[in-house]
This record gives sequence, C-alpha cells and structure tokens, in this order.
Amino acid sequence: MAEVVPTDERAPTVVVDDLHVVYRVFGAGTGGKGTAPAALRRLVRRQSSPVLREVHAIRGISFTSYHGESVGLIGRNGSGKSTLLKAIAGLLPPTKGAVFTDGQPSLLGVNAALMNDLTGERNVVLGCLAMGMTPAEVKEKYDSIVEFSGIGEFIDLPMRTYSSGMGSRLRFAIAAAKKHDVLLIDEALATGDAEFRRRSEERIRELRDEAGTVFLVSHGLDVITATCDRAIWLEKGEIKMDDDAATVVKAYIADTGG
Ligand SMILES: Nc1ncnc2c1ncn2[C@@H]1O[C@H](COP(=O)(O)OP(=O)(O)OP(=O)(O)O)[C@@H](O)[C@H]1O
Repeated sequence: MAEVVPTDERAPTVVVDDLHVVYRVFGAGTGGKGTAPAALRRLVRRQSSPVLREVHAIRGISFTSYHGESVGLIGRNGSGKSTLLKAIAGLLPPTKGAVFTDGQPSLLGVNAALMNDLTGERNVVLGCLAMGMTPAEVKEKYDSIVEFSGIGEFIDLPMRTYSSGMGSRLRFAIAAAKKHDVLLIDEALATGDAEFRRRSEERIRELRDEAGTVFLVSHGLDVITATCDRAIWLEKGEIKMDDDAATVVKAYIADTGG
C-alpha cells in the first residue's frame, strides 16, 4: 500500500476491506469418520484417503481503525478473533479482500518465539534485536524490561524453568518496550496476576497514546472495558457489532450471559 500520510488525529492505521480467510486442511476421508472401528478398518486396508476440507474462518469483514485507538476483539471460541489478528499482522494471506496497514504491525501472542533453552536475559536481548532495536537501545531498555516483567532473579535461568504466567509477562515486557505503529495482542495478559495486569493495561494505554493502534483479543471482558475505547464483536467470522467498548461488552454479556 502507498504510505498514508496522517493529516489529522483520525488518520487510519488499519483498513480491512471485505476480508475472507479460508483455512485448507487435509483431513481423513468420510465414511464412519471418528469411530475406532472405522479408523482400524482404514489402517488395515492402508487407506488414508485424505480429503481437503475448508474452514471459512473470516467471512467478509470490513472496518477501519485509527491512530490512538485501542480496539478489543471479543467473541465466542472459534469466532475468528485470532485469525483476524494474524491476517492484520500479515501472517495469513486473505483468500479474498485485503488488509492495508500504515506502519509495521507486530503480533504479540502467548506463543511469541522466545527460546526455552536460553535464559530470560538472552531472550530479552534477542527479542529486542529481533524487533529492530540497536544494541545501544537494548542496553538502555534492559533494566526497565526486567523490572516490568517482575521476573526477578529468574532472569538468569532458562525460560523452560518459568511458569506460563512468567513467560507471558516477559514476552509482554519485551514487546511493550518498543513503540509500535500497530500492536496486536492475543490473550497475552490472561496469565498475569492482578498487579501485572494493572501495569500492562497502563502500558497499553500509553502505547495507544503514543499514537499507535492497539488490538487486543481477550475473553476477559473487564480487561477490554478497562483498556479499549472500541470493541468489535465477532460471531462465526462476521462482525456482529462494532461500537464503543462499554456498549459492545454490555450487549455481548446480555447475549451470552457473560
Ligand atoms: N490452523 C488452522 N487450520 C484450520 N482451521 C483453523 C486453524 N486455526 C483456526 N481454525 C478454525 O478457524 C475458526 C476460527 O478460529 P480462531 O482461532 O480464529 O477463533 P478464536 O475466536 O480466536 O477462538 P478462541 O477464542 O477459541 O481462541 C475456527 O473454526 C477454527 O477451528
């Protein structure tokens, strides 16, 4: 996309235009699928009969987000939230339609690629370099990242010794050390404790105020209302509602019972 020059505070950061994402999966053939006798029969007859199945995860979504917005994505399991984030990040190609972004989108997931066998310290350095920081910037940010993560002396131990909460705290601390044009966060705050969540929510607001756009996928509706000014409710790959966060969360709770 041609570079978008912001002309006012409402300059768009992400434009999603009639987006469709279809996963193509090779599965077992039909005919008694899923039962033990059928599986055994296929094994004995050496039948694999793979069949291409399609999962239409995103079905014609369009919206625009703007500088300084933080947008919560909510919806039931399998409604397409993570798929939408990956498509915005450029990790999944649209089957139809398009995603335009102004600036570099960065996806922060609980599975962000940190190395389990390396210490937290090495991961901080590598993670920062991977985000494009210079060694001097890494040096400058290092202490604040470790402090934010609250990992303490575990920073000298390999990451495989961390609890899942500690791992996601470190990932969030690394990602949040950089100013992002478009930051995409997938449930990263789910495993942190209350104090860490409070600090993370504060940092998300700061990132948003630094004129970037934050997208946050969460099942924690309180996190969405505390952090986001807008929410998009997905259902079966379509937008059911797109409005200010409090309004959407209220409607979602009324529909699902929370
Ligand atoms: N790699 C994949 N291959 C095939 N189908 C997939 C894949 N990833 C997701 N899907 C399917 O796409 C649909 C949307 O999944 P997605 O993970 O985006 O939903 P979600 O709203 O993020 O769910 P959750 O709240 O459970 O994390 C689901 O039907 C899911 O089964």
